[in-house]
Amino acid sequence: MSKHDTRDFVKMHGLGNDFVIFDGREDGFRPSPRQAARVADRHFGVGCDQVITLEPSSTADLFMRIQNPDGSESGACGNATRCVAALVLDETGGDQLVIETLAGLLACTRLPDGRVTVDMGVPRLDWTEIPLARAMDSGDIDLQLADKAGHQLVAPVGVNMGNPHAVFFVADAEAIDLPDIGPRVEHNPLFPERVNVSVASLMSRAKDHTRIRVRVWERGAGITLACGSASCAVIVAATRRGLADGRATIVMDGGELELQWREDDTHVLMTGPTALVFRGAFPLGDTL
Ligand SMILES: N[C@@H](CCC[C@H](N)C(=O)O)C(=O)O
Repeated sequence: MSKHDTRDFVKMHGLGNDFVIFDGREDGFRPSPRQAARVADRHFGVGCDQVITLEPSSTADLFMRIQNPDGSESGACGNATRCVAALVLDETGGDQLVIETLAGLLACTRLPDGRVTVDMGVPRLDWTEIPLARAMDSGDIDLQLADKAGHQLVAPVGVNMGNPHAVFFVADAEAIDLPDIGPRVEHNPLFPERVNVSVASLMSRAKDHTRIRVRVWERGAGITLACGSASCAVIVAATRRGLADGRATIVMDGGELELQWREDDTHVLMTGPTALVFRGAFPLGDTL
C-alpha cells in the first residue's frame, strides 16, 4: 500500500451512534487496531463511535467486524448491525439477511416502515459469561460507588449480549455524572474484559408500554448517543429486576429503540432506524 492509497467507506448512524463501514468482502481487507483508531479519531480521521468491516462468511450472508476507537474489538454492536443490514439489503433488494459477528449469528429483517429488527440472540447471565472476576449473582453485582455529586450507584445487573454490560438502575439517569463513573466502572477489576456501563431509570410503566431512560458509557469509546446492545442489556436487566415485562421503549440521547425479550425462546429483539450519512474515501496509506 502506498502513502496515497485510499479506501472507500460508507458513514452511517443508528440514533446518532455512528460508524465508518469498510467493505472487505472481496479482498479480505481488515483494518489494524491502529488504523481503526485513526479512522475513528474525530480530530485526525473521519470520526465515528465504531469502525465496521464487512468480511466474507461461510455460515452467514457476511461477517461484521466491530472495532472501537481505542482499537479493541467487540462481539456485538446492535446499532451497527441494523445499519449493515440496511446497507446490504439495499444492495440485494431483499428484506432478510443473517450477519455473523464474533459472538454468533444475527437474523435481521427490514420492516415495511424501513426500520430494522435484529434478533440479538440469547443473553448470557452466568457470572463466568459476563464475565466477572469472582463468583456472584450477576443480577446483583457486588459493586457500589458514588459520582462526584454524591449520587449512589449500587448493585448493577450484568448481562452479556455478545459483549459485557453493567446496568445501574437509578432514580434519575440525567443526574448521574456519567463521564466520572463510566471509566471507573469500565476499568473496575471486577470486569476482566472491561464493561459497557448504562444508567437507567424507569420513565413510565404499563403493560406493553414501559419506557426506560438510558445513558451509556461504551467500553473503548466513551459516551455515545445510543447503544443497541446496551438497550438489549437494559430490557433483560429490567425484566430480571421486575421493572418491565419483557417489552420496553428504550429512550437514549439519540432517540428510541423498541426492545422485546421473547419469553418463548429467550431471544432479544431490537427494532430501530438507520441512516446513511455520506460515502467517502479514507487515506489509509497515511495510517501504516
Ligand atoms: N455501539 C454498540 C456497541 C459497540 C461495542 C462496545 N463499545 C463494546 O466494546 O462492547 C451498540 O450499538 O451495541
